[in-house]
Amino acid sequence: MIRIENLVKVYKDVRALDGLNLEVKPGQIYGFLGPNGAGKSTTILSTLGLIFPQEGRIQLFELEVFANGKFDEGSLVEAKKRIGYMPEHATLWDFLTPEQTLDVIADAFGIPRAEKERRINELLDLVGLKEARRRKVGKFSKGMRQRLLLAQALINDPELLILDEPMTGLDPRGIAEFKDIIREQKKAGKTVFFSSHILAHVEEICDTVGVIVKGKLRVEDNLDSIKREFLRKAGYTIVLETNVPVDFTGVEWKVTPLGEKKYRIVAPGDIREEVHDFVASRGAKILTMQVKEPSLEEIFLKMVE
Ligand SMILES: Nc1ncnc2c1ncn2[C@@H]1O[C@H](COP(=O)(O)OP(=O)(O)OP(=O)(O)O)[C@@H](O)[C@H]1O
Repeated sequence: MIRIENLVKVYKDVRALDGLNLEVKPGQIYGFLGPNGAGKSTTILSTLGLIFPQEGRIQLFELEVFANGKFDEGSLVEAKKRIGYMPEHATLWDFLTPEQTLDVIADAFGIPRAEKERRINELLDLVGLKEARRRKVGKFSKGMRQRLLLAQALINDPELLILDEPMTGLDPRGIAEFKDIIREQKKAGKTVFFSSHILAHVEEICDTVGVIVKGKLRVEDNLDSIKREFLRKAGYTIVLETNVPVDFTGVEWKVTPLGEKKYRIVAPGDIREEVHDFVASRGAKILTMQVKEPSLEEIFLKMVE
């Protein structure tokens, strides 16, 4: 649905995108994660033709929208008819109601009257604003605003949803509700690409997570695989009982004698195999073994360091 190759965007003296590669496949919920200033908004704005990158390729659906330093306007217009976009800093008309807001947006898309009414009802129901449909948006909470913005993005029944930091500023309940709506979109066959700088936003709902750091994609995988990869680097603490001295030579291993015949070994990686070999060949015994798994938060922090 989205394929980005070697994208480069330089703003005056900032290289915001430094050869970015990324792929979003049909039906995926893709979480685009990265710290503030990593280049997430720049990626999204480039994808939609709202800013001009200098190098690389962007493909949306089967259409090549950017190549050789320029956008193909015809392809871009075609692609955007099939996309729903929720910007990071969107404004709403405070003096309108949700119903009126969606009516204006539907007209901008040229949706016929009969279909428009059905669509607006459906969307207000989906985002949980049915009760508030005739209340002025000016009095809405952040969560209600975000939901209306999402309804706006869905007005043209898009195949692909691109959401820039949609959960920022929501409380835990708002986040859970927002995630449910996104899951519904997946069930309806849509593809969702959304950015966030907060790990908890992508947990539980994303098939794939891409982590961008300083304009480059650091990893693109599912969270389980990312976690497994880092688990190999989990900390191990093993206590052995042995008649012969422990003579491991691993540079990062710390071996401490614990009184008679007992040794504690602490290592930053998986040393089970070496310890088992030692136990088998020297007739030693493992008394305890502890694994300190890094949390996803720690993994994320390590990646963006
Ligand atoms: N219009 C601009 N002019 C100059 N520099 C810019 C402009 N827009 C973004 N930048 C810089 O480009 C880099 C990437 O910014 P971008 O907004 O894409 O990051 P982000 O990951 O979306 O961050 P955030 O989560 O804070 O929105 C940052 O260093 C930012 O300061």
